[in-house]
Amino acid sequence: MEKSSNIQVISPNVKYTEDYIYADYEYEETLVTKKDNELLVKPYQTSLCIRTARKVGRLGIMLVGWGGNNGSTFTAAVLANRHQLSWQTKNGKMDPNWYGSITQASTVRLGIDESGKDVYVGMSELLPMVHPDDLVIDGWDISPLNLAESMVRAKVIDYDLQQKLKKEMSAMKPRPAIYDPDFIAANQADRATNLIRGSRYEQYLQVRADIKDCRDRNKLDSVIVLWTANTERLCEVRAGVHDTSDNLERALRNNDTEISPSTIFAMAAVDEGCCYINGSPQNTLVSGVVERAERAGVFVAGDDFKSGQTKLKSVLVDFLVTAGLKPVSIVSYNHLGNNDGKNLSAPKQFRSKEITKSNVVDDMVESNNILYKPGEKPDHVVVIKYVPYVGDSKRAMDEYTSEILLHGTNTLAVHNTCEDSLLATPLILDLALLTELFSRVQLRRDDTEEWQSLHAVLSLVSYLLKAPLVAEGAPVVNALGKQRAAIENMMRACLALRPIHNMQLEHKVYTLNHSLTQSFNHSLIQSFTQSIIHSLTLRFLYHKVTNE
Ligand SMILES: NC(=O)c1ccc[n+]([C@@H]2O[C@H](COP(=O)([O-])OP(=O)(O)OC[C@H]3O[C@@H](n4cnc5c(N)ncnc54)[C@H](O)[C@@H]3O)[C@@H](O)[C@H]2O)c1
Ligand SMILES: O=P([O-])([O-])O[C@@H]1[C@@H](O)[C@H](O)[C@@H](O)[C@H](O)[C@@H]1O
Repeated sequence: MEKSSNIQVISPNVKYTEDYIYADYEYEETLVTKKDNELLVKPYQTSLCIRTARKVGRLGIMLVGWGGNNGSTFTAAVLANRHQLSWQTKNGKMDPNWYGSITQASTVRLGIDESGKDVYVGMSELLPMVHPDDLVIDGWDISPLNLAESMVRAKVIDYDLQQKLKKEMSAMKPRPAIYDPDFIAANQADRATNLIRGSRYEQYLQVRADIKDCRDRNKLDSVIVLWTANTERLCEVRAGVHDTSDNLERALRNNDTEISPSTIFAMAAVDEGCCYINGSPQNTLVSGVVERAERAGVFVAGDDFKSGQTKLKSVLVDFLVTAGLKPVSIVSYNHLGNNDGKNLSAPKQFRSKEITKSNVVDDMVESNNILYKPGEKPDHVVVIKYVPYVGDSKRAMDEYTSEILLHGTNTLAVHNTCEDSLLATPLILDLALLTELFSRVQLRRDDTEEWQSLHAVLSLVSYLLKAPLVAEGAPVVNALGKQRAAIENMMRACLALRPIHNMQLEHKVYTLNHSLTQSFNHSLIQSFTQSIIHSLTLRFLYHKVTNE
């Protein structure tokens, strides 16, 4: 049962057929060129036709690291919502929700009503999307624990809800996975007993067989493979190994030790026609994988879920810089006690995370050459400490110091207790649902061209990721507001609706306001007249009946 959209766009630029929504869309941009000390600004438009397939297929999500905190919490959340399970806590009875998911719990502005008031609808109502209740979940883990045991180990889900989920989740068992102790912390070795043996190529073949098995057994139309396993060390990208699809395959067949487990999973997913999403910070998606995805016509996306401390950073720094205040020192410290934190306590794995947590301010800093000279950046330090006692309840402490007027300073100190897996789980859902949606979108400039999909690197889902992978040569955007606007406006474009501009001239220009009021008054009088007629009719009928 997909989330039905009861929105009908009445426009000459939109056509609904049984299979597609067709939208004629004018994509507008402005070309700026420098001439001497002048900037020449030239607006231009590209006419596009966008079509969105209306049939939402049966989607499977295969999680690498299914038995982890995120994987078990995601599974619990899907089941709790599907079965509408309620549970008792010390604060009383709780009902399931999808808070933290932009597709399920956020709204988008559709337009204005007759009175000029904004009208908002759920993001998932804009276009046909997979319903979370219909998701088929499967996956792999190096740990043999079933999903109920994994949920207990994670210590994230409330006890009473665990009891209600235990039976169904105990029947879910992660498939054996690919383990290479050279890529994750040594402290993970004790859980690595559920393994695919053999060479890297044999492991790749087994993962492909697993995907095929999952797709056939569940009669799926599509499968998305999503990595939520432990953070790996960065792989040393080598020419002749990671740089092209063919070199990567050759290296895989030669059992090259610099091919990481995550890259093997990515290759297997892409070769099975599946999109692959990297929820961790390591450089899985080397150019050889991207080329392979381009050839296969599937999406890859990554890196590293943007769930808490970094998500806030991509808002705060955007606010400061766009307010003309100059962040000069950013210190992000956090400690956590879950297995992710345990793995990150190893230097090489921490380095992967340090990079993705540090680069998130670059685009905002580079956007303002009044505040920053070329190459100038704020001091930026990231610290992560492992403190077992706090478990999944990560404690983030941030200090943002900015230079303000006449070289004064402003310091923001933030304490942010992020229930890590409860913040990451909705992102897993949104990554899957938005990737599936955008796989049904095609564009062309006119009917002389073939329909084409979006670029294989799905940077539209950057909002959900700390270090967004982008098409070669494309700019990286980390500012959260811009990332969200990209998703909203792309979905609007699929309905031939212009981007949101927030100008509200209806309330700022008399003539516009007046005409709006006029049309509102007209409809008010119309509905008032109708109600008078309606009540007179009822009165007549009542009178007639009582006198017979
Ligand atoms: N808020 C968040 O939780 C958050 C935010 C951003 C990124 N992440 C990243 O998401 C990942 C998962 O986080 P978590 O809290 O669920 O960690 P976790 O340690 O609880 O779960 C990871 C799971 O992956 C398994 N695993 C490790 N290597 C594997 C392999 N090669 N194949 C299959 N399974 C493997 C482990 O056994 C474990 O069950 C981490 O890389 C983390 O950095 C988490
Ligand atoms: O998204 P965010 O809260 O900035 O980043 C988090 C880190 O602060 C945390 O230490 C790590 O364990 C999580 O995997 C996640 O990456």
